[in-house]
Order: sequence, then C-alpha cells, then structure tokens
Amino acid sequence: MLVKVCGMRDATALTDVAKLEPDFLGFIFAPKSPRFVGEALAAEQVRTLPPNIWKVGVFVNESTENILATAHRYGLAAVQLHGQETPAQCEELNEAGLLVMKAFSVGEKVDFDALLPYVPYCDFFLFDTKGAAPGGNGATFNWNLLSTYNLPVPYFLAGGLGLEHAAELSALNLPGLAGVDLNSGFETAPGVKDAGRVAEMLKVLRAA
Ligand SMILES: O=C(O)c1ccccc1NCC(=O)[C@H](O)[C@H](O)COP(=O)(O)O
Repeated sequence: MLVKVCGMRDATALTDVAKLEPDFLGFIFAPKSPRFVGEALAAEQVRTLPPNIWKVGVFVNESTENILATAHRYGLAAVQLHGQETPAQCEELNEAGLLVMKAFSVGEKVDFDALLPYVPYCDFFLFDTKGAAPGGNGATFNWNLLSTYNLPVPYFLAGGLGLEHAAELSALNLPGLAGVDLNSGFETAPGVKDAGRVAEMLKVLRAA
C-alpha cells in the first residue's frame, strides 16, 4: 500500500516526516488552503528531499503555465489536480513529464463513466470526500462506493483518514486501490504533521 502524506508546510515536521520515507509527500499550492506552502517552506528544502520520495504539488484550478513554473522551482515530479481541471490539462502536464494525479470528490455516489476521458492522461486518481473546501475536509466517505471501480487507473483513498482507520485500511480489498492519503488526521495544527503519528500509521500499513 502506497502512502502519501499531504499538506506539508512546516520545515521541522517536513524533515521529520521525510525521514520516515513515505512514498509521496504533498505540498499545497492553493492559496485559500490553511496548508498553502506560500513562504512557509524554502523551495530548496523541498527540492533537496530524498529522491526516492515523490514530491507532489497540489493545485486547484491553476493554469498549466503556473503549475509548470512551480514544479520547476520546487523540483516537483508529480502534480495533484484538486479542482475542475480538464482531461486536456492532464494531458499537457503528462506530456511535460509530470506524474499526474486527478482528484475527484465523492458524495453519495460516484459516476465512474465521467472519469473515462481522464484515463489516458492520469497515473493515479484520488478519491476524496466532498465538502465545503476542495480538500482537507477531515471527513471520510463511504468506501464501499469504490467496490465497483473497474477503470485501469490505480487510485489513492483520501478524506479524514486517521490512526483509528489503520487496521481497517490494511485489510481493505478494493479494486484499483493503490494507496492512502494522510492529511488533517495527522496534524497538531494545519500543515504541521505529527511525525510520531505518521510513523505509527506507516508501521501498521507496511506490516500488512
Ligand atoms: O488539505 C488541504 O487544505 C487542501 C486544500 C485544497 C485542495 C486540496 C487539499 N488537500 C489535498 C489532499 O490530498 C488531502 O490530503 C485530502 O483532501 C484529504 O484531506 P483530509 O480530509 O484532511 O484527510
């Protein structure tokens, strides 16, 4: 099970969490988010993270030009598109050599047919709970909605995950599930990850 720790914006916590070697680390470049990187992290600190960790920039309805400039500045190898981005924009970013993750909000049901145009251009999908904000709502959705998933793109499960879900996530057997996304459930304040809690989660998930 791949693990992505999202919303890194505190330099000390970033150093501590990076030592745990999660598969992906997410950095939010959406100005309205309480986890917006802004000036909180030096681009150099992100660029020089261990090369075995995928550095993911999270964007909401940002232009391709700005995404590519940010990816270059921070040395991002992957982008997570968390708004209403089109398949054409996914294609542009994919052709620019970035790993593309497209996020979709899940409410009462999921229309997998609507995802078909994204399939050729995305390396991963990410299913997150629908809420007031584009992401980071801290709430789970009904994971059983994914039991009929049959598209060829692997996905991350996101939304309100915490240590209390560790055992259930380890035992989860959903088609296409590639990894989990950890965010507000592992924080002491928005953007400040608790490396101890992340370590406990990794221990359980990696033992499975
Ligand atoms: O976390 C945010 O503040 C955020 C804001 C705007 C767009 C995306 C955002 N987060 C992206 C993620 O991948 C989160 O990890 C995901 O939404 C789950 O967050 P949470 O419900 O807090 O576990």
